[in-house]
Amino acid sequence: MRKPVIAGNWKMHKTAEEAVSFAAELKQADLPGEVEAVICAPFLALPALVEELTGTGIGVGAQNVHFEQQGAFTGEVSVPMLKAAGVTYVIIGHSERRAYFAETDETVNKKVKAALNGGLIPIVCVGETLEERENDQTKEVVRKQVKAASAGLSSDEMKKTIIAYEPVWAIGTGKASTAEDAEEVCSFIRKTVADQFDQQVANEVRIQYGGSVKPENIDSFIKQPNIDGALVGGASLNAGSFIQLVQAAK
Ligand SMILES: O=C[C@H](O)COP(=O)(O)O
Repeated sequence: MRKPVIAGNWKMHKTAEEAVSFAAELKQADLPGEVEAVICAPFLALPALVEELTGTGIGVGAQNVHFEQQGAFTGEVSVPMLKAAGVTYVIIGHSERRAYFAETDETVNKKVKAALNGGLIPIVCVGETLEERENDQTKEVVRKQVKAASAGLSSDEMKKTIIAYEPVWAIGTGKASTAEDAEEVCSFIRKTVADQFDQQVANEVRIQYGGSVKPENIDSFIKQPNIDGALVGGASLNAGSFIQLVQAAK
């Protein structure tokens, strides 16, 4: 049985002080233990969030990481630094990083390996653009991204990895995928993992849907057999809405 994961991706939103207020609201909420709840915050808010959320069962994640441990990489943050700050998860290969910061399948793979080696849980984002969807290339694009991201991982490492299927056209647009279309792609991702590893690994790996998920539509995604939660941007910025999403995922 796969445990659903609801991860909030705050993107470039919230100061440390704002994160602390958000955490205070989360701590008051009755969150179901059957759901893994994670907040992926900007680097500067991570220490405060870790301090607030340690012991609550709510995880804290970063939104990016460098694949080297240390060195002359101005502006970057490494896996050991995140671990030392008490961070547990890291989003890797979000489409915004692929589009605006030259993230490639190769750097995504290096980052996934570095994260797993250093004890972080990677949330690896894959998904097609609108043009690729219209050209009927969704499965080809997603298969290539999944295979590249997971190249060289052991079965145990793959089982720990979370895949987030995020069609680029659904991100921040208010136009979510239909649950049926998202299920079809998530099921295809699971098959891709089975082909690359084996069926047991594929059965255990968790696959989220992301793209305009809100309290109003989360149910339709959660009830799909191959969707194990959601990666949520806009609707994770409000504590009340994030709490509703976590409660709906049980
Ligand atoms: O990482 C989250 C996704 O980019 C989805 O963002 P959104 O929920 O604002 O569409």
